[in-house]
Amino acid sequence: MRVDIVTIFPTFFDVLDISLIGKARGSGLLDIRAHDLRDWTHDRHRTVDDTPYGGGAGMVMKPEPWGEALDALLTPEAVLIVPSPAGEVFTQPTARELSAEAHLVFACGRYEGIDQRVIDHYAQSHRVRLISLGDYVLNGGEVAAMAMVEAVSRLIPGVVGNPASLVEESHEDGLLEYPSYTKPAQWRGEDVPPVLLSGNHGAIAQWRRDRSLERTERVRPDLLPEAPGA
Ligand SMILES: N#Cc1c(-c2ccc3ccn(Cc4cccnc4)c3c2)n[nH]c1N
Repeated sequence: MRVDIVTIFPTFFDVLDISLIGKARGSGLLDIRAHDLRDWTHDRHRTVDDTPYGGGAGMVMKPEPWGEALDALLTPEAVLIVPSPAGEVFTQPTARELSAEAHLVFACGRYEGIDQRVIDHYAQSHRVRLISLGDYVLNGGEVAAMAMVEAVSRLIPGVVGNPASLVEESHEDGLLEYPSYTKPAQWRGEDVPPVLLSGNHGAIAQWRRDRSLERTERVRPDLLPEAPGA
């Protein structure tokens, strides 16, 4: 998968050089590139923003640099992802959907956002998705893009060592994951649940399913299969 990220803070994504994603980039599984939007400006101050038409607080990102950047980076098959508080909320099903794509381009806005004409222009020729990380306000699209890149990348075969570990995670089967334990068997007077030491794989599977349902009912009843909209 190729991922291009356009931002005025390209060094924000240096963290993608480490850990599993860094290894996947090194092996060629992932081709992730961060680009400085200001490279597509032509004035002395490398201007990317201006005052909003209609007045109001803050600044809006100018369409010209975005047009030149996206013309240079978008391929016909690319999905243009615009992190936005006005977007669909990012979920694990969305991550799985995007992990099947060949090319993702993230347009990370700042200030009050990107001139709407940029989104409207590229929607005529590409799949464009406005996606929100959640119902809270961030200062720009970079944190959201980072979360989405990680959630999508880890679903690509070969990025995470043991693919079986992806199956039992929270949200993968629609429920929250069961609690996990490791050695020592007793820690500060607390024992590991005996069933996990029993070697009875059927009982262990049932215990884990029960804990997963119990945790989901308590913390996220909206995720339960019978919940409306689940
Ligand atoms: N994804 C996502 C987001 C964002 C987000 C994404 C991109 C931009 C570009 C600018 N801002 C600041 C801003 C703040 C308020 C109104 N309008 C703009 C962004 C916030 N906020 N919250 C999310 N879940």
